[in-house]
Formats: sequence, C-alpha cells, structure tokens
Amino acid sequence: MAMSYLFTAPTSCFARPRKSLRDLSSRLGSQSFLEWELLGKAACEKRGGGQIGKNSLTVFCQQGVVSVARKDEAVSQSFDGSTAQLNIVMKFGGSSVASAERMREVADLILSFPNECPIIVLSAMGKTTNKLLLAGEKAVGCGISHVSEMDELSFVKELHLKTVDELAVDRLIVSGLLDELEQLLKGIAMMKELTLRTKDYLVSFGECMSTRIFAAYLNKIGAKARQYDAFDIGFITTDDFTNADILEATYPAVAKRLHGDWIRDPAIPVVTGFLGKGWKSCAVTTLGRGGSDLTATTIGKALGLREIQVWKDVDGVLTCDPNIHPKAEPVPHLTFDEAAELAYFGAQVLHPQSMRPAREGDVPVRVKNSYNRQAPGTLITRSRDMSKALLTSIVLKQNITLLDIVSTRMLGQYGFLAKVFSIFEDLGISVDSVATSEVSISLTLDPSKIWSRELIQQELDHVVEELEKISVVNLLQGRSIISLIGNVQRSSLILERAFNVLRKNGVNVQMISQGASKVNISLVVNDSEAKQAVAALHEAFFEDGFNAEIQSDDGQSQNGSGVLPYN
Ligand SMILES: Nc1ncnc2c1ncn2[C@@H]1O[C@H](COP(=O)(O)OP(=O)(O)O)[C@@H](O)[C@H]1O
Ligand SMILES: N[C@@H](CC(=O)OP(=O)(O)O)C(=O)O
Repeated sequence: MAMSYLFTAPTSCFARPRKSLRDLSSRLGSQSFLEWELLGKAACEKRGGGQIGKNSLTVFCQQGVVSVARKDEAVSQSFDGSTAQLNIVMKFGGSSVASAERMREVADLILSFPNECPIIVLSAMGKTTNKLLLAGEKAVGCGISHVSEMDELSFVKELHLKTVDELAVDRLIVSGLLDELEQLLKGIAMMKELTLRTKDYLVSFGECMSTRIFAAYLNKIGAKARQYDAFDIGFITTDDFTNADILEATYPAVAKRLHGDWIRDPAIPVVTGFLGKGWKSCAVTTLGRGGSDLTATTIGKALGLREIQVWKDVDGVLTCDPNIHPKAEPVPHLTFDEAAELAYFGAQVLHPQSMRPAREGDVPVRVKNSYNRQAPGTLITRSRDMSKALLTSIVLKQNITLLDIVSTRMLGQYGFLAKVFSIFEDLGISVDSVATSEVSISLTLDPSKIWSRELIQQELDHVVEELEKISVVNLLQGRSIISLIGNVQRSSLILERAFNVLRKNGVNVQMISQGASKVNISLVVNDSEAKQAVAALHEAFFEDGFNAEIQSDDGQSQNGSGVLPYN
C-alpha cells in the first residue's frame, strides 16, 4: 500500500525545515505504521516537540511548526505557505503594564510590528505581586472581619477596576476574580495560615487579571486576541511551590495547544507569565519571582520561535544595576552563558533559570525597553564576538554569608569535600561560590534567597552545627559577591585591572572564585565596601574606554576567530 503525506508549512519555515520535511517524507514513506510511529517519536524528540495521532503526525521544527498528516491512499504532498505562523514571543513585565496608559502603549507597540505574529506573555500589573503577598501575610493575623478593609486588597481592586474602566472594557472581566481573591484572603484569615501552596494561588490572581484585561483591550481595538492561563495550557511543573521547575512535558503540550488554536482560529495568544501547574498536586505553582521571563523562553523553545523578546523598563541588560551605579550602560550583546551567570549572581533584570530553554532551543533573546522602543537593547545568543568586550557587566549580590570550613579530620580532600556538600544537600541549601584548598573550603550562601525559599538564621545555625562535627567553621555575615561577567579566558588581564582598582580603593578581597563557566570571576568583599568597589570597577572597565582599548590593542580572542563557541 502506498503511504502518502500531506505537509503544511508556513513560508517562514521554509528556510530550514524544508529539508527536514523531505528527509522525513522519504524516511516515513516506506515504513510500516509502527515504524512510522517510532520515527515520528524520534523526530518529535529531536525537534523539541510534536504529537502523534492515529492518522497524523505533527513535528515542531526550529523555525515554526510543521504539520505532517498521513492521508490514506492518494499520494499528495503540498507546502502551504499562505498561513502566517506564530514566530516570536514578546514578554512584558509588571513595569511595562503598570496602568491603563501603559497597556495602551504596549498594545500599540505590538501592533507596530504588523509582520510579526507574536505570542504575548504578561506579568501582573506593576507591584501587584508584592501587594498580594503582603495582603496574604497581613490576613494571617488580621481577623476575617478586617480583610475587606486591608490597604493592599483595596490597592489591587482599585488598580484593576480603574484600568478596566479607563480601557473601556467590561468590569466583569476582573470582578469575579476580585471577589474570589477576597474570599481567599478571608480563608487565610480564618485558618490563620499561609502555606506556600496558598501563596502561589494568591499571587496567581495578578497575572490572571492582567492578561484578561489586556486580551479584552486588544479585542476591543480590533486585534483579535485570546487569553490563556499557563496552568491550563500545559505548563507542568514540579510541586515546589513558590519556586517550581518547568518539566519536559511542558514543551510539546504548550506547543500543541497554542499552535492548534492558532491553526483553527488565529488570534494573538496572551499568556499568564510566572504560573504553572504542579504535576502531582495539580495546584497552581509559580516559577520564582520574575518567573515570567522563564514562561517566555519556555514558549520560545516549545514552538521553536525565531526570537524571544523580553520588554523591560531599561534599555536592555546594563553593565551594572542602575540603582547601584547610575552610569550603567546597555550591553549590546551577551551569550546565553553570560546572561545566565549574571542573573544567577543577582542581576534582577532576568530570571536566573530563564536562559536554559532559550539556550536549549537556540532561540535568540532580545531584552528591550518598552518605554524607549528605539533603543537597540541587548541581544543574547549562543556566541558573541569576544574581542568586542572583555567585560560585559558587573553584578553585585549583597548580604551573603561566607563560610570558612577547615577540616579537623584526616580525610582525603575528596572525602572532606564530599562530606561538606552532603551536609548542604541534606539541608537543601544551595551554595553560590566555592574556593578550596587541600584541607579547607570557603563558600558563600545567600540568606535572602530571593529566588527560592528563605534561609533563616535557624537553618544557618543548623548548618554550622553539622559542619562542626568534621571541621572548624568560621561564619562571616555581611559580605557581598562582586561578579565580573565577560571573557574569563582573559582572566589575568581582568584580574590585573580589578585588583589594581580595589587596592587603590582600599578594598580587601576575602575570597575569589573562577568557575568552569568561563564567563564569571567572583570576588567576596565586605558589604560596607561593596558599592564603592562596584563604582570604581565600573569606572575602570566601562567609563574610561578600557574595553575599547583592549579591542584595538589586541582584538584577537584566544581562539583567533574572536568568537567564543558555546559548549
Ligand atoms: N544589570 C542590570 N541591567 C538592567 N537592569 C537591571 C540590572 N540589574 C538590576 N536591574 C533592575 O532590573 C529592572 C528590570 O527588571 P524587572 O523589574 O524584573 O523588569 P520587569 O518587571 O519589567 O520584567 C530594572 O528596572 C533595573 O532596576
Ligand atoms: N509578577 C511576578 C512575575 C514576574 O515575572 O514579574 P516581572 O516580570 O514584573 O518581574 C513577580 O513579580 O515576580
């Protein structure tokens, strides 16, 4: 029996998947149904997503979605380039959608790209998440009768009702959710308890409302849009409430849902950022503060989009936190590794996990300013010309704890290190930077753990107690990590300049760590000296033309090509 297939692919897909389609068709053409299913599965896995139906196979390719449907007898193969495909994801943070006026501007911004078919990801409006968390904490102690008068609840209600009124969309879009929110807070007040699971449900109201308002507004101005709650479209996560991880199953599920709806009835998808659904509990989870960036990159990978755009209130990723040093400037180009390291070491501009899906899917990320569209922003890709900038940014993480641990036992180094890290593992505490010698180890912990659970004093005491069974421990609080992100293959040059500056400023470095990442050197200093040190380092590396000088002096990178490969 002759097998035959109908292929559909958008024009934007032709560049790369045409070959894949041919490969697939020739490979599938001579197979039995069972083999076809197996090959289909392999293709889906390789390409990051897909689905196998009884009589159809859909594979999501790099540049879009390729549908492959089997037809019974008649041989037919066609490419249909007429349907525009979802090709980018645009994420707008709380600062970008803080008011009705901002929502109008964001809608205008989206529609100013008529050739793009974007998926929109939104965070909660302005400071809504913080207000909801505060409301939850207050509700625990305020008594049920006082819930309705809580300032935080009034703030959230007024902000959302005012926004729907100003955008002239129906109040019903949010009024039901606001009632439910009040009921939830009353429940918390009644139980006098706010669990992590309840916290996640509580904050989810922020994204659920912002996306509903925005989608309604787009529809009102004639741009057909469809709202989605991430927890309903396949964002499957671990059950680590307040800091859940995205599970692999998410990618094909999200692609299937968004693409399927788009093919059936095209409408701009407006998806809640930050939210997921726990795979065991089936309850709403959140991806950690700032998690909407991760929602966007997950969608980018799931659908193999051309670009992920993350719109903020700054001109891109800056050379340092503008709140710490006002002379911070935009960084034009970063690698995924540099951006991940920068986020992990404290730059709040990106969620620490958000680069992972983008890197895995090799989808470029562009960080842009929704208040200043013309600014070029920052492009984050697999590799960059390393001769262009020796250092890309300086990140400061304050209020960390430094632990100096000296072995008292006759353990070999491997035994000692293994024991130390097993203690951290047992206590579920992650370590930031590490420096070791034969019998001692220095490491840093982040007590505020903004991206995960709180490391409270009690836990810190517990760590010390456990470590003291095998070592002498010196716990030093009030320290900062200054991370120098850039081409660490040139570490001698970076360190020479950095130590020169720090010595001149009388700053003593208490620990130094250069990981295998090849993009980060971390220096630990006293909190009291940290900001001054960052300002001095920024001046030395970015304000006096040092990066440019290095480029003209010896523009060649270590591998000669100037481009550091990602591996
Ligand atoms: N290196 C950095 N580059 C850019 N912004 C930074 C950096 N470090 C800290 N920030 C802060 O991050 C903010 C943007 O991140 P965020 O508030 O999460 O945006 P959004 O809510 O729009 O997603 C900026 O307003 C800035 O104050
Ligand atoms: N609203 C959530 C998620 C988020 O990503 O927000 P933003 O994009 O504004 O950082 C938070 O405040 O953490």
